[in-house]
Amino acid sequence: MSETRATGRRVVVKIGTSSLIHDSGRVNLQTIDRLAYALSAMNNAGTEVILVTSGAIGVGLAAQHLQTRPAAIAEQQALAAIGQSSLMRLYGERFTDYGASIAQLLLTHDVFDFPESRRHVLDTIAALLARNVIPIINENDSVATDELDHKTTFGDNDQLSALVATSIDADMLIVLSDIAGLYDQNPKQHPEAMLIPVVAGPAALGQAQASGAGSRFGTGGMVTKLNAARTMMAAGKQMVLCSGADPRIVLKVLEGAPFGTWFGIKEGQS
Ligand SMILES: Nc1ncnc2c1ncn2[C@@H]1O[C@H](COP(=O)(O)OP(=O)(O)O)[C@@H](O)[C@H]1O
Ligand SMILES: N[C@@H](CCC(=O)OP(=O)(O)O)C(=O)O
Repeated sequence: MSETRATGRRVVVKIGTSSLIHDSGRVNLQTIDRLAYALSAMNNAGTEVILVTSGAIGVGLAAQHLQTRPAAIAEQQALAAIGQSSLMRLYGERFTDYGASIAQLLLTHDVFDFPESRRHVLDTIAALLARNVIPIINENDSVATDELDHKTTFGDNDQLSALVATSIDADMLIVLSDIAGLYDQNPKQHPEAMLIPVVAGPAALGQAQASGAGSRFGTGGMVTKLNAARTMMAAGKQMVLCSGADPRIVLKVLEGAPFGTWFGIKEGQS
């Protein structure tokens, strides 16, 4: 794996809720539009692209005019069911504007635990890519509760995107977040925090995590992104974490522009 941010031929892009929903709770239509444009452009240019999207609960909250996420799991699952279909309708409209075809896959993590179901999902993704259709994946929130009840951070779209990326042998995972990359401490709490442009190898990742202690790092947010980075590096793959404020950034990342934080194994590194 080269230190340079190599252009991938098969790329997974993950976008988080915080990029898709305004602070006011309303849907960020510009972000969805630009995401659809960027992924359609990538697809037209011959890159196979898979989108892992969060936002079902966020869009569900907006649709129901709710300001806060209800505590009850069943309520959250209901909102996810409401929001997921609205989210796909928004994606459907925008991707159609750019001439791209999309398909929805809602996955639970156990799909990857059982060889047969794993094979079926991977075959489905391969068949979609062969048809030049962009798979759009989210966790099946109305079935899976491990993310929703926060008992474990395994059931998270960051980790799901890394599982998908490694399973389909993607060249790169691009994680779009509400933050410009990994910092030495949480910039929302420490304005003086410094961006870490390169995390070369699992050892460097360990140091980065340690420096994040005491921030939201330990309870979600960045910790799931670092878990995703660890999964990618263990598979010899690269991940870029960058701002999702303007998802057209993915086009620049694929050109090798040094945005955000690059996670990977440098040449000569074991
Ligand atoms: N060391 C860190 N560097 C960057 N962000 C951090 C760090 N520690 C905690 N965070 C928090 O993680 C957040 C990103 O996670 P999250 O809100 O879950 O995003 P998303 O919805 O994009 O998945 C940032 O907005 C920031 O508040
Ligand atoms: N599956 C959930 C989001 C889960 C999740 O990982 O959210 P995020 O940390 O915003 O990427 C949803 O669509 O609302």
